[in-house]
Amino acid sequence: MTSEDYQINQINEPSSRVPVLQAINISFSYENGYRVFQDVNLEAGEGKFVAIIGPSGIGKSTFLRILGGFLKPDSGYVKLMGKLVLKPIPEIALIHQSIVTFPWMTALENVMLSMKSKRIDQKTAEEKAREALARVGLEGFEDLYPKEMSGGMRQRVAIARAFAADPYVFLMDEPFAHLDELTAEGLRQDIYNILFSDNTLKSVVMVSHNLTEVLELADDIFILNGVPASVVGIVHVDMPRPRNPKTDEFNGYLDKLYNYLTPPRMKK
Ligand SMILES: Nc1ncnc2c1ncn2[C@@H]1O[C@H](COP(=O)(O)OP(=O)(O)OP(=O)(O)O)[C@@H](O)[C@H]1O
Repeated sequence: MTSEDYQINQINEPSSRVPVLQAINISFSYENGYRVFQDVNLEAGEGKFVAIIGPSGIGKSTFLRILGGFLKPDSGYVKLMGKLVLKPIPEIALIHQSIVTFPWMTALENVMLSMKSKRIDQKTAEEKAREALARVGLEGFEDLYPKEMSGGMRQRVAIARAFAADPYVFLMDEPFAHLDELTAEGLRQDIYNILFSDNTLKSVVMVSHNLTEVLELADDIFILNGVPASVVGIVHVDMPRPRNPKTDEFNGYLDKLYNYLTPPRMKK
C-alpha cells in the first residue's frame, strides 16, 4: 500500500467532520446462511464520487442495498450525515442496473412519478421534473415515450427521476451496464458534471465491474474481496478530470486495482 491509499483502519478513527454516508462494521448473511460480509466499513465524504469494486458475486449489489436501507445488516449500521438509516428514505436514491422507465408514460410523466408521494402541487412537480430533465440533457424531449428513446436517454430519465426527489446521495448499480459501448461512453463523459452540477447532491456511490470506468469517475475506490467479503483496499484517485485512460498514471492506478482483485481471496 502506498501513501496514495488510505489505511483501512483509519476509517474507524474519530473525525471532526461528519461523512455524508457511512457504513460501520457491516456484517450480513442471506437467509440461507450465506455470509456475504464481515465488518465492512465505507465512507463517502461531501462532494465525493465513491466506487465499490470486487470480483463477480462478492456482494457489491448487496452492499448497495444495505447502504440504501433496503437490507438490514446482522450487525453494524449505516449513517446518513450522522443519522442512522434503518429503512429506504428519499434522501438516498438507488439507481438500478436495469433501466426502469414506465413505457406508457412520457419522459416528463416518468420523472413526475417520483414526486407523487410528496405533497407537491402538480404545477411545481412539473417544473421540478422539467428542471431535472434539463439537468440530464433532455430538454426538448419531455414528451417522448420510452420506446422513442435510446437506452442512454432512458437511463438519463431514470437519473432525472432520482434527482427530482432531491436526494443527498445517489447509489448507482452498474449504471452503464445495459448500454451499448458508444452510448455508455457518452453518458460516462457527462455523468460527473450532471451529478455535481449544483451542490444539492452530496455524494455518489457506484458499483461497477469496469475498472476503467471507475478510474475515470471515482475519487475513492473501495475494493471488496474474500468470502465473506471485507474491504481489502481503499484507493484514492488523485487525477484531474477529464481523465485520460491512455496515460501511464492511469495505467498505474489500473495495476494497483488489479493487484487487489487477483486472485480472489478466500478467508478461513
Ligand atoms: N436473495 C439471495 N439469497 C441468497 N444469496 C443471495 C441472494 N442474492 C444474492 N445472493 C448471493 O450473494 C452473493 C453476492 O451477490 P451480489 O449480487 O451482491 O454480488 P455482486 O458482487 O453484485 O455480483 P455481480 O458482480 O455478479 O453483479 C452472491 O454469491 C449471490 O449468489
